[in-house]
Amino acid sequence: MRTAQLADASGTGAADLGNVIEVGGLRQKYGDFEAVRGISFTVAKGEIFGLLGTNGAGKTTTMEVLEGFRPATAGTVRVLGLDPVGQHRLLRPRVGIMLQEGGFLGDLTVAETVSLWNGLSEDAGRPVTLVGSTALPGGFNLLGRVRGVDRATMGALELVGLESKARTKVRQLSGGQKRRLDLALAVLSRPEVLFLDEPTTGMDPEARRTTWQVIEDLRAGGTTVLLTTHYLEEAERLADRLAIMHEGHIHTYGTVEEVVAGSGDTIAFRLPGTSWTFGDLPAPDGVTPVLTYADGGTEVAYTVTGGQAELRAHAALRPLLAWADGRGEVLQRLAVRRGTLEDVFMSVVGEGR
Ligand SMILES: Nc1ncnc2c1ncn2[C@@H]1O[C@H](COP(=O)(O)OP(=O)(O)OP(=O)(O)O)[C@@H](O)[C@H]1O
Repeated sequence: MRTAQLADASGTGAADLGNVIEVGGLRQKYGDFEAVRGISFTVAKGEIFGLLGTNGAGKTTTMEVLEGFRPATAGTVRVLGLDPVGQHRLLRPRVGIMLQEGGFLGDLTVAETVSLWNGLSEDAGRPVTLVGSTALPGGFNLLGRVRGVDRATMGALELVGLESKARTKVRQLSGGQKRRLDLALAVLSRPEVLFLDEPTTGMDPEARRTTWQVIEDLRAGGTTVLLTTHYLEEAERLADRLAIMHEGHIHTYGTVEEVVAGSGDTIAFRLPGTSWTFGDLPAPDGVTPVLTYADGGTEVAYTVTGGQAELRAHAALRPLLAWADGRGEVLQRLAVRRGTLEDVFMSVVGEGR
């Protein structure tokens, strides 16, 4: 198990030296609308923390506060112990950012874009103007800084599998290839902290897997990553811990194991005939099944929660098998399915309705 701290849900945002990101009681308003409604979490060094949630849950807003693009309406926020807004110039060179939508200069080639960015990174700390994911110091002469395809540029392109596109104009890239270029720019300066807002949106399955490997390699090198994603498989693969947000709140957080353990296991089987009712069936620990009648049979499903996650399906099966033996019945197609992140996600969304 990693040295990750459990998220601080107390709202105190107590400082801890092991934490690279600290968010305590963060609230963010746009006019009268409160997009983030008092969230707290910490991310330890070398940890990948996933922010999941419904559309409009407040993930990007949270990211933007941490990136220093907007001051928090209320609460405390620290990245590497620094205030992202007040100490932006100190923080910027140590942070890599991949925004949800990149804003490239379409007439530059891929290699020129990376070289330009590399040159700009050396100027980090100067006031910057945001152009999508590309931050340009005010009044900067673009072409003066664009060099040929140097080794650092090729290294970054190889990392994301774009080396064959080095001389392609950015506007000719596909959506997924642009995301890869975004990632190359974000990791170019070997940041200590990486903010990735939906990094694999638009990527094909192979590019997604390559990107996951890049992110895992960065973690292995000690980089701390805050990631938002709509892909639950991505969160399961990458996130050491995650939080599920809905309507500005964090509803659940922890390791994938911890989060999923709360959703229970499903024990399902089929009985012949369609005359079965609840009263005919046992209720282990008071749990009643859901019955579905189909094709001349009854599909029975119990969702068991509580107790130790490793043991509860076994405990619930005993009375069910004893009942079947006693009745001379067979539990056809008996299956036990562990809860999934999707189950938890759907229950969070359901609770919020
Ligand atoms: N600049 C803004 N002005 C006003 N409201 C905004 C602004 N940016 C975001 N919002 C609102 O704040 C809420 C949270 O938006 P945010 O982009 O943080 O959500 P998200 O969780 O990243 O969503 P998604 O998964 O769809 O990207 C939404 O209701 C959105 O409409």
